[in-house]
Amino acid sequence: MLNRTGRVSVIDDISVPSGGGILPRGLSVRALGNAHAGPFEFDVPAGACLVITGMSGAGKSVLLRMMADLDPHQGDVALDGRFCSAMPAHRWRRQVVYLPAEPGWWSDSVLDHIPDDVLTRGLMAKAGLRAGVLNDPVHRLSTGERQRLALVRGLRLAPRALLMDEPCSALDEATTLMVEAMMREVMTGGTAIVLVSHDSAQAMRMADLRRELANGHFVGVDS
Ligand SMILES: Nc1ncnc2c1ncn2[C@@H]1O[C@H](COP(=O)(O)OP(=O)(O)OP(=O)(O)O)[C@@H](O)[C@H]1O
Repeated sequence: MLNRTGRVSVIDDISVPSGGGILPRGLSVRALGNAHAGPFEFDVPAGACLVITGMSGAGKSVLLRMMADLDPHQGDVALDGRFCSAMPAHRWRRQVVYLPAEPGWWSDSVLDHIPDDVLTRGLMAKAGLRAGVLNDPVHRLSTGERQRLALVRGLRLAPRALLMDEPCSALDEATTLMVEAMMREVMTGGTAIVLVSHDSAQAMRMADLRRELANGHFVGVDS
């Protein structure tokens, strides 16, 4: 099936979880919530992008962190019909990659986080990153360079789902379009994306599905 952007949606390829019911390929969020947000119930088919908007403090990051199994929560999330609760956390986070608004670095050397190889160089070129950033200390990089390096680090894992929190907030328009092209490329390969964005033009360009969050809950109807 082709969606309105001409990409293939794999929504007719379904999985049956052990608990019963039929889940689509991609992400399936079921009764997910905690004290700050939810409960949420929605699907993001493989190869589709759900854009989440909402005011500061609405609960967007909390939702992504619960989906990544980083914040305590009730309910569950499935990827291709397999629930997070039924697999080790490290396996979930390798397939469902969370890119926070402020990426974390555990040392000041970029090469401690990302190897210098063909895959990295190829992704860096697509992201418009100069080769020299690999040898720079993390603290000297610009915010936008750190954001794109975090994307490169995440995409090296070939994730089945990407949870992206304002990935282009520090980028100029031309570089934003490069990052969006990278997102479309992985979507073509079947990766589901949940994108939190304050940029309405980006939301228009990227969204197959859109939801707005306010006070920890979705408002309005799916579009
Ligand atoms: N562990 C926590 N303990 C207490 N309050 C929390 C916790 N986690 C989130 N909150 C609160 O939940 C609310 C939603 O936070 P969240 O970071 O999800 O907002 P957001 O929609 O991503 O905002 P922004 O657009 O500014 O990033 C905030 O008021 C935040 O302080």
